[in-house]
Amino acid sequence: MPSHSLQLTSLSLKRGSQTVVRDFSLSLLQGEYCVVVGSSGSGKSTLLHGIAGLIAPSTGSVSIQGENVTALAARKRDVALLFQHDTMYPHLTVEQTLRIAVEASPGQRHSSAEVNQRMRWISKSLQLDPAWMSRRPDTLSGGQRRRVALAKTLIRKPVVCLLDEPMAAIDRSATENLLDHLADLSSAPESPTFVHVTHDGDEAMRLADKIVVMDQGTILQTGAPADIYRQPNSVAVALALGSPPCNRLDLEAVLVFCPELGEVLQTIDDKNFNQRFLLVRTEAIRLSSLPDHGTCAAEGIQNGEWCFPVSLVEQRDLGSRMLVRFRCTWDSFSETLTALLSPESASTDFGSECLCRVPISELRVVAH
Ligand SMILES: Nc1ncnc2c1ncn2[C@@H]1O[C@H](COP(=O)(O)OP(=O)(O)OP(=O)(O)O)[C@@H](O)[C@H]1O
Repeated sequence: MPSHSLQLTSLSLKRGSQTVVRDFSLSLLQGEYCVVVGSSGSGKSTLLHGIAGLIAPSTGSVSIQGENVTALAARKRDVALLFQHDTMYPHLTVEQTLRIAVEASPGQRHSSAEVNQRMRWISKSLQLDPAWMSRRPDTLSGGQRRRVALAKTLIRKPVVCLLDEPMAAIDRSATENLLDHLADLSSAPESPTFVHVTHDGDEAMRLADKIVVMDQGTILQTGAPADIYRQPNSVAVALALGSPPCNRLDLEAVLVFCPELGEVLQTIDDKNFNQRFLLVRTEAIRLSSLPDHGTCAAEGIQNGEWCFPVSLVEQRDLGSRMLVRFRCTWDSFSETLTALLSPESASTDFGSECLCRVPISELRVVAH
């Protein structure tokens, strides 16, 4: 059985007197790319600082390649951390910064030929402009500095690489480039194990082998991206991934208007619909014209789809997709939903009233 590259066991970390990471356990294999997604203040940076050894845990342990390093000083751990805010030496050029990063690797001595080889490798991998090498950090843009800071983290070739919001302050096209570079690096044979923290669910879906959704210092759900996206265990997890966020409806209120739906939601064993939510991903929704014979005939369960009439609120052409907002037309149920449609399906000539259809297989029910 392959050994774990990084293992966190019931890790708890404090900031002052406040415990901000609680009972956090995670096991990652060599080369595995883990993205921790959470909102601001959920404890993501603290978690990385705990793994790096910058904060001692109040309970639990950190093991790297099978060795318990909980008591080991940060500089002796084979871990590199890209901080949320740049930590570049202001008086050094980019080239000096990168060379020092290689030379400072714990327990390793590198010949100048090896250092040069690493410099060429990282410059090519992250497409660093050769003109940056002689410049100091304050002469680079925020995005360029971020890329150099990432290079400084990766050039050490650590066993574990911790990335705190690596795309912060980087423009859209540079972000896309960096996402590609990180995906390439992580699929290379001797890739480090990555723990990348972000509040951006799309970034997580793009890169992760494993996603951890955290909130208030604890893990809400861990798993493969597609599994978490399709089978979220809570509203908070569903909202953390996907953009625009998925629609959330009060199930009990929906069933007042469509009792049939309760019969087909096989995922619920006890049929107690109190305080449950119905989750509908924006891309699972289809819209079509109301049938000629009227609204009543259109409503209910038909051909494996939940159908109900809606009135359009807004249609916005996003280029590759059409964003449509609409409101249910049940009397006292005034929820607004969002759908992301392909331009062809949205171009159907429907008026302000139309039929919303969602495959039953795409509906999810969660308890909180
Ligand atoms: N140095 C510190 N001293 C005291 N409290 C801190 C310190 N750093 C962070 N905290 C608190 O710990 C909690 C977790 O902060 P942390 O920075 O780990 O969250 P985060 O998920 O990384 O947030 P963000 O996405 O905004 O960076 C927050 O309530 C924060 O106020």
